[in-house]
Amino acid sequence: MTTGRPATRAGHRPARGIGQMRTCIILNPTAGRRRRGPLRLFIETLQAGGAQVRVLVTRHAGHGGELARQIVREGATDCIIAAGGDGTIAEIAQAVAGTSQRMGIFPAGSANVLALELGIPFAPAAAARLILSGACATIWPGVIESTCDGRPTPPRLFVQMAGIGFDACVVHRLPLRLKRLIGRAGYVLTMLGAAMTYRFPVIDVRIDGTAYQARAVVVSKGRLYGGAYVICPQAMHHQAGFCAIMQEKGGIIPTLRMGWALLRGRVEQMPDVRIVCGRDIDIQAATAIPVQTDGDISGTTPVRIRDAGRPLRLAIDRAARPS
Ligand SMILES: Nc1ncnc2c1ncn2[C@@H]1O[C@H](COP(=O)(O)OP(=O)(O)OP(=O)(O)O)[C@@H](O)[C@H]1O
Repeated sequence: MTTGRPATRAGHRPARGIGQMRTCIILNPTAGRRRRGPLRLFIETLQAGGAQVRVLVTRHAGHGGELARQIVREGATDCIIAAGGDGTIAEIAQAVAGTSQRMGIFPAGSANVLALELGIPFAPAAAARLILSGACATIWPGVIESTCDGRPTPPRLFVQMAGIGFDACVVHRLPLRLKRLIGRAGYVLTMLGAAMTYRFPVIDVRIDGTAYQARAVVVSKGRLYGGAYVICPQAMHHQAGFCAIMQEKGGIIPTLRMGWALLRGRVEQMPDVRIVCGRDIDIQAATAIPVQTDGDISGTTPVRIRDAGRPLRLAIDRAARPS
């Protein structure tokens, strides 16, 4: 494996057979449970299928995007594969969306919601075979502009969802070490702590010109949230637009009720939840409310969410059944 530079282990590109698929894996070594066995099997299956495989390992947050930009510029790779979770996928997608570059996913994060949503196999050999098959479909990511220390942040692409309010507060407070140590249980522990102090301020939401108020908002491209849990009835990956899931009551009890409904796939039936689909979403509040996108810290309100206008060519089988 190499870190950083787009080169092979020997520092130069191997000879390429006629028709050989050139793949480049960008690996986030900190994602998920960091098991290397599945990745090895994934690589071996790609190679057995005749693909050339380069592996680049990220060194810091944001590095995946830098590497992907460099590979796209070189134009010598048929498929850039994100090996990590939704955060890594979003970083790489930011560099790849709007180009003709095909992108693949090797689900290696903690939650892997996008992979669950799009029916991307978790079994390494099956994930490799999907990439080898040449399958490709277009998805339409969203873009968010938020605020950091009172200043607007650069537009950031997201592939699955943006959370504004309590869930983002948990993401902001979750110590990275705890997440790496105990995975999803880290979210639960941090959530219990945050529930004691978070005040659930009123959030003003404007969707395609219509105003709403909520105490927590998830702006979603997909049906799933946090794993294989259904948060809204409609997925919008293959078209522009989003569903905004607005929790209208704040406090610990309504939030626990929401969590319970999520576990049972009943969010849509909650009396204090409103789901509205739209394309242009603006969110603000009297105080700066935390924001997360695809499970990573993403500044605070005010935020502006739009279609990125840059489609992403992803190695997915549209006939595959999502979870
Ligand atoms: N080498 C690195 N060191 C530290 N952070 C990194 C490194 N490479 C990538 N990152 C950051 O780690 C963040 C989290 O990674 P990612 O989302 O892929 O994994 P995860 O959180 O385990 O999975 P999921 O989002 O599916 O729960 C990414 O947004 C990325 O910015």
